[in-house]
Amino acid sequence: MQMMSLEISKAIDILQEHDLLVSSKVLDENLFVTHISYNSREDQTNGIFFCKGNNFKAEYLQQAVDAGAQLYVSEKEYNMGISSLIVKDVQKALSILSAAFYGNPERDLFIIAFTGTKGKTTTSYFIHNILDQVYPGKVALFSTVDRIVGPKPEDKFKSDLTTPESMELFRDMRRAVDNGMTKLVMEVSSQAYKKNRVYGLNFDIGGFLNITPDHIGENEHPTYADYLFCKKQLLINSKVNIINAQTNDFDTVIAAARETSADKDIYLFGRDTKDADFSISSKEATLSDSIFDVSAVTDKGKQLNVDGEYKLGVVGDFNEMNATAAIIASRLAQADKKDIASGLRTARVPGRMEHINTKSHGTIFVDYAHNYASMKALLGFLRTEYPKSKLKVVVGSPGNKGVSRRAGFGKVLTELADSAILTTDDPGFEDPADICKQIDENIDHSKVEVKTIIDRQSAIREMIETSSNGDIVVLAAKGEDHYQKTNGVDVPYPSDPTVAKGILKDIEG
Ligand SMILES: CC(=O)N[C@H]1[C@@H](OP(=O)(O)OP(=O)(O)OC[C@H]2O[C@@H](n3ccc(=O)[nH]c3=O)[C@H](O)[C@@H]2O)O[C@H](CO)[C@@H](O)[C@@H]1O[C@H](C)C(=O)N[C@@H](C)C(=O)N[C@H](CCC(=O)O)C(=O)O
Ligand SMILES: Nc1ncnc2c1ncn2[C@@H]1O[C@H](COP(=O)(O)OP(=O)(O)OP(=O)(O)O)[C@@H](O)[C@H]1O
Repeated sequence: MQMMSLEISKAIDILQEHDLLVSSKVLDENLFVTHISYNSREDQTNGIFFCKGNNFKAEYLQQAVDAGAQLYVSEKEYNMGISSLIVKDVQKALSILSAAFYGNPERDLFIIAFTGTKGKTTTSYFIHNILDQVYPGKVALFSTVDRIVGPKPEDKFKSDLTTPESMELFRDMRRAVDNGMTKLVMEVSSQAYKKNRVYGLNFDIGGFLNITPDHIGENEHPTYADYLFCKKQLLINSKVNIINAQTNDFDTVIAAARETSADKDIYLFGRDTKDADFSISSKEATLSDSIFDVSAVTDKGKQLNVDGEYKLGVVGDFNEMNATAAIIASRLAQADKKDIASGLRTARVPGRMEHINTKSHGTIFVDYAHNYASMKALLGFLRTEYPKSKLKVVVGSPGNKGVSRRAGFGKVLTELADSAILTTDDPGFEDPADICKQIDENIDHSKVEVKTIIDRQSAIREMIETSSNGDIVVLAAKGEDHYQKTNGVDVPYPSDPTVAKGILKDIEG
C-alpha cells in the first residue's frame, strides 16, 4: 500500500463540513500525519490517535503520545502537549478522517451492501460468486466470515466483525482499490450504524433482507425500535434499494428507502406474490440443491430481464429469497442472466447449509442458524422436505449476548425437533451448563428427547453415533467457527464440519 497521509488543516476542514469540530489546538500548522490508530499498543510514529470506546482510559493516550503520536482526536481535552481536535462524536470523526487518510477509496468502488437479521453473509457470497465470474479478481468481499481485498491468496483473511471498524473498513477498501478491484460486496450490521462504522458512506446498492428481534441486549441494542432504526439507515444511505416485500416492518423499511430514492430505484421481491417487482416460487429441492423460478411482476422488474428458472447449490427455501436479492443486485451491477445462473449454481457459503453424507448415520447439516427465526426457517425447511426423517439437533447458545436466543431455541426445538443435545457455544464469561439449563427449561420434554453434553465434540459424536440412515443430524449455530470464545479467550476449536468428518472417519472408515 502506498504511503497514506492527512494534513491537519484538511482534517479540520472535513470535521467542520460535517459540523463535528468543537475546538482545535494546532501546534504545527504544517503537520501531516502518516499513521492512523485507535490502539495505543501499536507504533504511533507521526500518527493521529483516536480516543474512542467505552473502555477508553487516559493512560492509553499517554502511551500513544510516548509512542510518537503527533495529534489526537477526542470528545474530551486531555492536555497532552501535542495537537488535538476535540469533536462532538469521535466515532463519526474516525470514519470521515479514515476515509480521507486512505484517499477516499470508496469513490473508486461500486459498493453493494446488504443488511438483514438473517441472510447477509449468504447473499453477499452469492453476489460475490456471480460477479467474480463477470469481473474476475476485481470484486472485493467484506463478510462476517472472510474479507477479500485482492486476487492473491494472501488478500483473503478471516473477519473479526461483520462490518469492520471504519478505520479498517477504509484501509481494506484502499487495499482492494490498489489491487485493481472495482466492486465491493459487503455486509452492514445494525451495530455498524449504531457505532457509526459506516458514517458518511454512500452505497450504490443497499439491500434489506428481513428483520426479527435479535441483537437486543446490554452491548448491542437497547430495544427492537433501536435495532430497526439502525438497520433501516442502510436504505437511507443507498442510491438503489432492494427490499424483501414480505419483511416484518415493511412500511417503516420502504419509507426509509423513499427518503432518499425514487420508486424507480426501489426493487421489491417476495415469494408467490403480486405485491412486488419480482415473485419467486420453489420448484424442487434435493439434499444438495434447490430449483426455483423468478418472474417479474411489474414493468420495472421486466426491464431487468432476469425471469426464469435458477438452480441453487445451497438448499433452504430461505436461501431462494437470498438468491433472488443476489440476482437483482448482480443484474444491477451489469451481470447477465447466464452469468447469474452459473454463479448461483456453484455458490458455496462457509458453514451455511453445508451437508455431509454418511454411509449409515443419516445426513449431517452444518448450519450457522443461531436464533429462533433462523432455526425455525432451517428446521421448518428440513421438516417439510424430509417428513419421514427424524430431526436431531446439536446446539448451544453464547454467553453474555443474545440471551433471548435461549428461550427461542427451547421453543423451536419443541416445535420442530425430534431430539436434541444441548452443548457449548462461545460461553464467554458464563457457565455453559447454566446456558444449557436455560434452553432446556424452555423445552417441552414430552415432545423432544433432550440431553446435555457440555463438551461440544462429545455431543456431536454421541449424536452421530446414535443416528442411522434416514435421520437428519443438524449441527447448529456454530457454522465454520474455529474457536470457542471462553473467558475472554478464543480457544481453538476444529470447527463442526471438521469434527463431524473426523468422527465419521473413526466410525465408518
Ligand atoms: C460494543 C462494540 O461495538 N464494541 C466494538 C468497539 O469497541 P469500543 O470502541 O467500545 O472499544 P473498547 O473495546 O471499549 O476499547 C476502548 C478503546 O481503547 C483502545 N485501547 C484498549 C487497550 C489498550 O491497551 N490501548 C488502547 O488504546 C481500544 O483500541 C479501543 O479503541 O470497537 C471495536 C473495534 O474498534 C470492536 O471490536 C468492538 O466490537 C465488539 C468486540 C463486538 O463484538 N461487537 C459486536 C456486538 C458487533 O459489532 N457485532 C456486529 C454483528 C451483529 C450482527 O450480526 O448484526 C458486527 O458488525 O460484527
Ligand atoms: N433469508 C433468511 N431467512 C431466515 N433464515 C435465514 C435466511 N438466510 C439465512 N438464514 C439462516 O440464518 C443462518 C445465518 O445466515 P447468514 O450467515 O447468511 O446470515 P447473517 O445475516 O450473515 O447472520 P449473522 O448476522 O448472524 O452473521 C443460516 O445458516 C440460515 O440458517
